[in-house]
Amino acid sequence: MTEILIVDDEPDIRMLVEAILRDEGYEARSAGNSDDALAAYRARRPNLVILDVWLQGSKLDGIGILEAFHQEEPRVPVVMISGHGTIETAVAAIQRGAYDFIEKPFNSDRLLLVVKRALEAAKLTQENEELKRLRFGGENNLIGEGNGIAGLRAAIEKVAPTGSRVLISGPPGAGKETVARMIHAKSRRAEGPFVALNCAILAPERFESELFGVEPGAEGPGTPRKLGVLERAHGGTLLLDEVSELPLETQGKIARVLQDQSFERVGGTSRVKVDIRVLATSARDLQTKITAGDFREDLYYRLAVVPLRVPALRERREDIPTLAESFLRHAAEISGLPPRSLASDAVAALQAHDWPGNVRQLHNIMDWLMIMRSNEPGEYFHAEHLPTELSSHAPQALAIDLAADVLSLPLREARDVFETQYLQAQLLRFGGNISRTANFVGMERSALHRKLKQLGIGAEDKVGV
Ligand SMILES: Nc1ncnc2c1ncn2[C@@H]1O[C@H](COP(=O)(O)OP(=O)(O)OP(=O)(O)O)[C@@H](O)[C@H]1O
Repeated sequence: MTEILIVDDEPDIRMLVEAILRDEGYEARSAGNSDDALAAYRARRPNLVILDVWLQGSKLDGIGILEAFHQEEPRVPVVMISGHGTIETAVAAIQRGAYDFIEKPFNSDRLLLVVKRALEAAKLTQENEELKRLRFGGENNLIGEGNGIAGLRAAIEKVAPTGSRVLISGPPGAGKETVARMIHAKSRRAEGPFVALNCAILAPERFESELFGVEPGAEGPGTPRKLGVLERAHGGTLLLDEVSELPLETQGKIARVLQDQSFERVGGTSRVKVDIRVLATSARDLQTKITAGDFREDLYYRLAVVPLRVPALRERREDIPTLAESFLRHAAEISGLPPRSLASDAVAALQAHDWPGNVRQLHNIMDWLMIMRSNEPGEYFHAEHLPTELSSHAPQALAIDLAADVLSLPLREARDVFETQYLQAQLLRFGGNISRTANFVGMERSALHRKLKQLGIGAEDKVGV
C-alpha cells in the first residue's frame, strides 16, 4: 500500500488532500507541525511526503523539515505546497532535494499528477540502484533445468506472494541469497526495499545498533541518529543471512520484533512500528544448534514457517552445463573479451567435480577461465584449460575405476564392469534423466532401460522415463 504523509498547518488543507488521495486508493496520514511531522516520519516511513513551505507556529519551517527528513532517509520524495508569497522558498526547496512543488490553490488533478510522477521517479531511482547491483553483484535468477531447481522454482512461485516467512537452508554458495531475492522480487513487496544483514560478519556488540538503529547522542555526545536495517527494510523484505550466527540475546529480541513488528532504537524509549517480511538463510543445521542450546526454538518456529532447501551442486550435476555457460557469457560481457563456449570434455570434467564451494565456486572458476585462458586459440575451452584440480583429479562420484583386477576377467565380464560404471556415471551427470542420458550415450531410451535392467542398475539412479 502506498502511504503518503501530509504536513500542513491548516486543518482544512490536510483534510482535503487526505480525501483526494484516499479516493485514489492511497493511504494518507497527516501532521500539523514539525514535531508531529518528524514523529510520524520516524514511526513509519511513508512512500511520499506532501509538505507545506510555511507552517504557522511550528518549530521548523518546510525547508527545515525537508532537511530533517533527508537526514533520516533521503530517498523518500517530497512535494512542496507553496502559498502565493512563498514560491521562491519552494524553488529553494527543490534545490535542496524536494521533487516538485504545487501552488495553492491547486485542483485535485494537478495534485494527483505530481504525486504520481514523484512516486514513479522514486521507483525508477530504486530500479536503477537494483540494476546496478545486479550488474555487479550476480544474477537475480535461478538457473537450472533439473528436478531440484525446478521444484525450488515452483515452491518460490507459491510462497512468494503469500508474505509468509521462509527459512532457506543449504550449503555455502548454493544460492540461498539468490532464492531470497527471487522471493522478494515475486512478492507484493517487490517495489519496496530488499535489505540483507549478514549475521556472520557482524561484531556481536554491533548487532543491536545495526538492527534497531541508534537515537542521537546514544553513542556519545553529538552523535547522529542512525537507521537500523529494520527501518531501512520498511515496506519491503529483510533477509537475515546466516541467521544461525546471531547471539542468543539478540535472538530473543528478534523473536519479539517478529511478533509485534515494533521495536525501540538503541538509546530510545518510544516504539517504532515497521511493516517488513523477514526471510532467513542458514548453512548450518539449526535443529542441532537448538539441541545444543545455541539457538532459540521459538525463533526457529517463527522463521521457518515455510522451510526451503537449496540442494548442493553435486546433487544436481545436470545443471552444471547451463550454469557454466551462463557464467562464461557473463564473464565475457563484463571483461569485454570475445564469448567462448565449453567443449564437451570440459563440460564432463566440470560435471565430474564435487564442488565443495557450490555454484559460487563454479562462477569463480568460469571467471578465471575467461580471463586466464583468453589467449588460447579457438572458440572452445577444453578440459586441459581448466584449473588442475578440475582437469587432473577424477573425483569419486564419477571415477571409472578400471583397476588391475579387470584384467583377470574375460572380455564379456570386463565389458559389463565398464558399462556399469560408465552408465552410472552418465546417469549421475544427467541427474538420473533417462531420455537425456540415452540421447548422450547414443542409445534408444527403451534399449537403455533394458541395458540398465540387465546390468542391475537400480531405480535410485534414474529419474523419470
Ligand atoms: N541457480 C542459480 N542460478 C544462477 N546463479 C546462481 C544460482 N545459484 C547461485 N548462483 C550464483 O552463485 C553465487 C552464490 O549464490 P548465493 O550468494 O545466492 O549463495 P548462498 O547460498 O547465499 O551463499 P552463502 O552461503 O555463502 O551466503 C552468486 O553469484 C549467485 O548469483
